Amino acid sequence: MLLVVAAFIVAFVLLLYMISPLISPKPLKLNGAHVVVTGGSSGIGKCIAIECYRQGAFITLVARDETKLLQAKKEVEKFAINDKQVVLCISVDVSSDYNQVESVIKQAQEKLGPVDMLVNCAGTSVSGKFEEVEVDRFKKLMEVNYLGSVYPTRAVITTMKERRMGRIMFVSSQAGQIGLFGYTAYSPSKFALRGLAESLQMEIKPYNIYVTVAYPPDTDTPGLAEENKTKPLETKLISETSGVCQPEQVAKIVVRDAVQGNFNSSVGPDGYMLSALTCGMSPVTSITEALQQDAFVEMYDRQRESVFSCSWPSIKTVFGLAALGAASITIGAYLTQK
Ligand SMILES: NC(=O)C1=CN([C@@H]2O[C@H](COP(=O)(O)OP(=O)(O)OC[C@H]3O[C@@H](n4cnc5c(N)ncnc54)[C@H](OP(=O)(O)O)[C@@H]3O)[C@@H](O)[C@H]2O)C=CC1
Ligand SMILES: CCCCCCCCCCCCCCCC(=O)[C@@H](N)CO
Repeated sequence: MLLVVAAFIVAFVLLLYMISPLISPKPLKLNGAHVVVTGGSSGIGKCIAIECYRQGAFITLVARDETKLLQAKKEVEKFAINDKQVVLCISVDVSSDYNQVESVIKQAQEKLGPVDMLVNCAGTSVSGKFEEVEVDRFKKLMEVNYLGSVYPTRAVITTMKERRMGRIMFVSSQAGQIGLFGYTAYSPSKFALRGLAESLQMEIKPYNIYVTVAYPPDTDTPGLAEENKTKPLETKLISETSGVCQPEQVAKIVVRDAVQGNFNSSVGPDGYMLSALTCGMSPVTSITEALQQDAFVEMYDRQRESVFSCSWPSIKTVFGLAALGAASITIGAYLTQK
């Protein structure tokens, strides 16, 4: 009897894996595609531009400082794979005036064709204890990190819908999945991106446009170096749990996820766990992801239930079994994805 049940479970899981490709979107071909990267002159954004360029894309770099833009353009151009590829630079503040953003995106589309992928990576951070952060920083961070992603997205969406294709990436942060000491101004601006992304994905999926939210951990960039100058010790210690990544590594992962149309893009094993724990009602874009989220939700619900109502022995058995199941499914899912 047990054997029959086990066989059924195995067959069911195999079936899920087999139909998995049928529910996934067709991967975007980066070769020849036009990719716009805001914040493309530094750090993670620059590495995302390079990652796309080395796969044959045409790139528009968007940022404010023209000198940094030109410097980044030269760096990106080293990775050309054919002599038709172009890197265009646009200097604009993505957070101040929508009409200005719309007009530069229009210029970019006239030169390099309709945008196939928009990467919203322009952003900045401020850390410090709630009462010590200058009050106007709260507004500034919402403007740059949130509105600075709304505006470029708004400027490309109509054409993407007409063409019935496209990818939009929002670069959030692990601090956009959980609130942390020292990030009372920064975290909310990154949480906001998820609300935007979930709502937008529901609207534009029928148009074959896929949204990706990236949640990187601390990443070794000029932005992080700047942030570290004034970061509270507590914030440093908490962030250290999930380590520091190289921007090239982050870029590789998030670009792959956007190309595949995955809604969630996490970096490293800690990032993977954090995404599972905070998956909420985000769209699920792969079967492995669904299975592994279920296991985690199960584990945590059991834990909560047992904390509130059960006696000690049942906590141990239920929680132990759920944890074991969750761990094995997670490890399996993680391995099959990498
Ligand atoms: N580094 C990290 O530890 C992590 C970073 N992130 C997020 O990743 C993104 C990139 O971070 P990182 O690479 O460290 O940052 P950097 O500071 O190294 O680069 C930021 C980029 O954004 C541009 N930018 C900033 N403000 C504006 C604006 N108002 N309009 C247009 N462009 C702007 C900058 O150019 P210019 O100043 O010339 O405009 C620059 O190109 C950010 O959104 C950040 O929150 C997420 C998790 C971890
Ligand atoms: C079971 C699950 C274990 C997971 C442990 C995770 C611990 C939380 C670490 C959060 C790190 C936040 C980094 C923010 C980076 C950032 O956005 C800024 N550096 C931007 O400049």
